[in-house]
Formats: sequence, C-alpha cells, structure tokens
Amino acid sequence: MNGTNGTEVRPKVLVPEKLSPDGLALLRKTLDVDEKKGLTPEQLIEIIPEYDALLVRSETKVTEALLQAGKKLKVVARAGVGVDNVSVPAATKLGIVVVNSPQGNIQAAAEHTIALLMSMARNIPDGCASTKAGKWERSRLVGVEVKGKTLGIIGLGKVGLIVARMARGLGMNVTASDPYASPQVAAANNVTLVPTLQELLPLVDFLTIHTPMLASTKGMMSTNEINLMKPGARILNVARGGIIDEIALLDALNSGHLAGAAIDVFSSEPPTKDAESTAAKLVAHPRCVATPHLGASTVEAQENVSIDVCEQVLDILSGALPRSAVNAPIILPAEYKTLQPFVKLVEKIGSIYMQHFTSSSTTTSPFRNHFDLIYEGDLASMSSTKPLFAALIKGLLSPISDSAGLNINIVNAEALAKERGIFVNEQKSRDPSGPSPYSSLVTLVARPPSRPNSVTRIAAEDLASKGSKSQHIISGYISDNRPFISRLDRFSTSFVPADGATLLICHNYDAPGKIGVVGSILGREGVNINYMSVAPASFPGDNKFLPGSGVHTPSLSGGEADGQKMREGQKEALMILNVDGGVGQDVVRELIGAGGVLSVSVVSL
Ligand SMILES: NC(=O)C1=CN([C@@H]2O[C@H](COP(=O)(O)OP(=O)(O)OC[C@H]3O[C@@H](n4cnc5c(N)ncnc54)[C@H](O)[C@@H]3O)[C@@H](O)[C@H]2O)C=CC1
Ligand SMILES: O=C(O)C(=O)COP(=O)(O)O
Repeated sequence: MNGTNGTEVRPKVLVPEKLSPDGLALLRKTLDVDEKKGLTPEQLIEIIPEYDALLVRSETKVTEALLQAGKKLKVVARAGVGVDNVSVPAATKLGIVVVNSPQGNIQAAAEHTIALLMSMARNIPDGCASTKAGKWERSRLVGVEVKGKTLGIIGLGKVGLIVARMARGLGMNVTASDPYASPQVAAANNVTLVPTLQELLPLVDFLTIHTPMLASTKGMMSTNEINLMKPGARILNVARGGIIDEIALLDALNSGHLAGAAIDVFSSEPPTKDAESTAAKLVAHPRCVATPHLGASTVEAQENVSIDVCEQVLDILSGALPRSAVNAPIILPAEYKTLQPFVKLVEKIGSIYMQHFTSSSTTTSPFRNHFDLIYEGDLASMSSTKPLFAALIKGLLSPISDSAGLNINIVNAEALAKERGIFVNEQKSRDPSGPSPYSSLVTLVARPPSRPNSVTRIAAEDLASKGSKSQHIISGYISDNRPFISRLDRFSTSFVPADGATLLICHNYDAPGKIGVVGSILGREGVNINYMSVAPASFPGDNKFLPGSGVHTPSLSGGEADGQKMREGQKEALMILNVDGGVGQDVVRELIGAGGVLSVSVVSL
C-alpha cells in the first residue's frame, strides 16, 4: 500500500487480547502489529479507525458500533471457535470478513472437560486447597469413580466427539442428544444418540455441554431440565456461560439435587465480584469446581489458533480467499449477478427449515437429514448447481453451529455434508410442475431416508395422501432480484427472508382475534412488529393439522396440551411476523399459552 507522499504504508493490525506470538510473528513481516491489552470499549472505538485488521479471542466484544467505527477494517479474526462475541451480521453488512479457527483448540477444550470431570469426581481442587492449608482430610474428600457411569453429552460436534472418545477410554457409557448429529458417526464412536434432551437427562450421572451459544441453546438447561436429572448427578459446562441457567444451577447445588458442577464459562466474564451475585455464589460454592474460561488455554492450542487466523489475515489483506471465513461468499465474482439471488434464497430456505421445523426437544419434528432440492423453470438449465448445494448446506448448518456454517464454499460443501450425514438429491425440471407465475422455483423437501420425491410428486397437490407428515416442504422464488418464500408445508405465503431479520412464526386457528392477542402480548413485552402476514393452509388435500409443523417443544406446547390441538375441518393459518430483536423463550411460552396459538418458532435470518 502506498501513502499520499508515495511512501509505503503498512496495513495495521490491532490485537487487544493475549495471542500466541507464533502467528503474530508471521504478520510482523509485512504489517504493523499493535498489541494493546486492557482497552475499554470506548478506547477501542476511539482507536479502531486506524486499523485494517482486528484480532480477538473471547474477551473483546466486537459490536456493531465498533465495526462501524472501523472505517478501514477489512477483517476481524477470532483466534478460537466461538464467534458469539462478534456481531457477524453487522460485519457482513459492512463487507468486513470474519474468520475463525474451527479446529485449532478443540482438543484443548475436550481435554479441559475431562480434567474438570475427574477433578469434580475426585474433589481435586478441594483436596489441594485443604492439604495446602495444612489439613489432612481423607474421609471428607471421598470421591466417585467414572468407570461404568453414564456421561451425557449435549452437542456431539467436534469437541463433543473428542470428549466422547476420551470418556469411552475411561470406561464410561456415553449417551448424547444432538438433533443434528449423524447417527452413523455416533454409532462409529460407540455413542448412543437419544432423540431429545428430555430423554437424555434422566439417564446420566455426568452431563457435559458442547453446543454453541445460540438463541436456541441459551438457558437450555434450566430448572425443569435440571430436575429431570437423577439426584446426585453432576454437570459440566465448557461451552458457553448462560447455556446452563446460573440461578437454576445454584439452586440445584444448594438443594443437593446436583452433587457437583464444573464450570469453565460464565454468562458474564469475568463474573462480577459482588458476593451477593449468582455467579459469585456459584464460584464460591463448595461443590462447584470453577476455572476462568481455560478450555482453549494450552500452549499448543494457542499456537494453532494464532497461526491459523494470522495466515488468514494475510490472505485477506492480499486479496485471497481465507480458508475459514464465517461470512465468505459462496460464488465467484463472475457468477455473482445471475446466481447471488438464488444462492441467498436457497441458504435462507435451509436456515428456515432448521429453525422453523426442527427443535432440540421435539419428538414430533426431528431433523431429517435427507433432502430433495428441486429446481424448476429457468434455473433447471444451469450448468452447475454447486453454489446452490453449498448454500443449502450453509443454511442448514449455520443456525446450529458457530463453526460449521463458517467456511462452507463450493469446494468443501460436499465433504461437510458427508461429515454431518446430510444427503441432498438435486433434481431439475425445465417445466414448472404447478401453476407458477415465476420463471424459477426452488423447493426443498426434508424427508426420511426413503425413496426420493420426484418433481411431479411434489407438485401434485395431494401431499397428505403421500405421507407429508414425515416430510417438510419449503418453496421460494426470485422476483426483482429478491428472494421470496412462497410455501411452508401446506401454507402458502409470500415474504422476503431479509438478512438479519427475526421472524416469529405462529401456527394458530384461523379465527378472528388471534392477531390482536399475539399483537398485545408482543406489545406488552416490548417486541416491535415491523410487518406481519397471514399464510393460509392452501395446498388442497392437506388442510388437517399435522404434528410437527413448527417448533413443538413439549414444555412449550402448552396450547396443544391444553386441548387446543386442531380438530378435523378446523381452519388454521400461520401468522408470520417480522419483529425487532430477539424474542425470549418466556415470550414464546406466553404466546403458546394464548388461546388458539398452537406452536411458535423464532427464526433468525
Ligand atoms: N471453553 C472454551 O475455551 C471453549 C469453548 N468452546 C465452545 O464449544 C462450542 C462447541 O465447539 P465445537 O464442538 O467446535 O462446535 P461444533 O459446531 O463442531 O459442534 C456443536 C454441536 O452442537 C450441536 N447443537 C446445536 N444446537 C443444539 C441443540 N439445541 N441441542 C443439542 N445439540 C445442538 C450441533 O449439531 C453440533 O453438533 C463452541 O461453539 C464454543 O462456544 C470451544 C472451544 C473452547
Ligand atoms: O474458542 C472458543 O470458542 C473459546 O471459547 C476459547 O476462548 P478464548 O480464545 O480462550 O478466549
């Protein structure tokens, strides 16, 4: 880069956290690297305009405001897995690439989990402190063995699988709940997969969590869930603070229902020092082993992640594509104009499937890992549909993983789908099968691993008689270069799945007053509605209530449990609301409690 007076200006990199010098040494050859620790958010915003790249771990909150202030920023590199401290949608909007290191510290995180498991089982921290204090408390510190015990894993992804293998090595039985995990991978690792969290919890002696922090996993272990665990069970969290509700955990330790907890991560880090706070009481609890977010803190992991992300920063600043970009483009510039709207459409269809039709704790609508992806009309004449395939895989995986959705592109999509046990059968038909005013239509059918659907079978308006209960359908089209969703199962609709939008999809009786009920609950909870539309059940022959349309979390589907299940002949509809910001589980619960609302899903696009 040249400055105004012709002198060479080296791009600048800001490193506000402790990163291993191995990667930084690579940068120093061509870039100016400023390591500045202990900056306040205000100080960061003040100096960020000077920098071309920002390198962080989990402590720096990379907010929209910070990104906006970073006028020269081209890349934010997260030296680790979780990108929940980075506002990825804001970065994407601003054209800033976000990269991470999806593999570099997973062994370290898994080993830390096992270290905590054994420390908790054998009272190591307590024994150490007591011995150092000059005591010799052998009878107070009797532990338990892990051999022959059942370890429950929530989230059988990269870290979860390594933990599973190590726990098998310790002689433990391993059972897992992960609605999106491949049954083949689980079986190959001697892990028993159970369909729901509710089924897992009563089985386990130890429970460990390895999901990302997502809207759907926040607070997933709360009082109801902890109460399903055996008295005397023990719990670990090396994933993210807040996935286990800290108040519920403290209560369970105080009541003695849980015999122990081992916690590496907290909902606010570092936890407040106020002795009266829940986090402080948790840390101080005699049966809680606590570490200060050390999962990734090994020399090896820090070298790995530092080198991984620094190489990617160099790639980006030199104009090359990075290997693990969270928000990298799937298509090449030459294809952009024609393909981009369809890539976006297919990605959104995948994302809506995962968030609207599947849920961690539902038995009625399990994740279907077999898909038909059907292109009708002009789209069928495309020579290669690879970008659309990659977009589907990205759309499916992004809502459930902060690493799997990351580096998906046309080169690696197939391998990632295989790793996850996802099968996609692509079909093309130049003649639209139904009366469609659009030149191209894309339909996704999620189904059990049976015979693929053909274009004509899907188009036929007799889905009910063909067993649609076990499958889900989403269709969409492009109009004016914008993607539209036109069908969600038997409901016809027309809305733009806009980037960054939050949708609230309510399945309800089609009767007067429903909109008012939902509107007033949302108004009371301070949730602003931008627009709403009602999607009638308009695919003939299929207007009965089908279990599994929408998120049917047993604990949340009070409406149906209270006798609100649709009866034959009763009219139904989907109410699709575009709302501002997040919608908590408490609001969802309240909506389902309201007369006539059968189920609710929250979809973040
Ligand atoms: N304490 C620490 O220092 C570290 C913490 N981590 C945390 O561990 C998390 C997991 O990392 P990886 O294994 O690399 O991610 P991954 O993406 O490979 O695996 C996550 C798994 O969670 C599953 N999942 C998503 N939603 C679920 C739900 N509702 N119920 C059950 N399973 C669900 C996904 O299907 C996936 O298999 C990261 O997101 C990060 O937050 C990672 C490294 C270090
Ligand atoms: O990689 C992750 O997700 C981690 O949680 C590690 O965080 P850290 O880089 O140690 O601040």
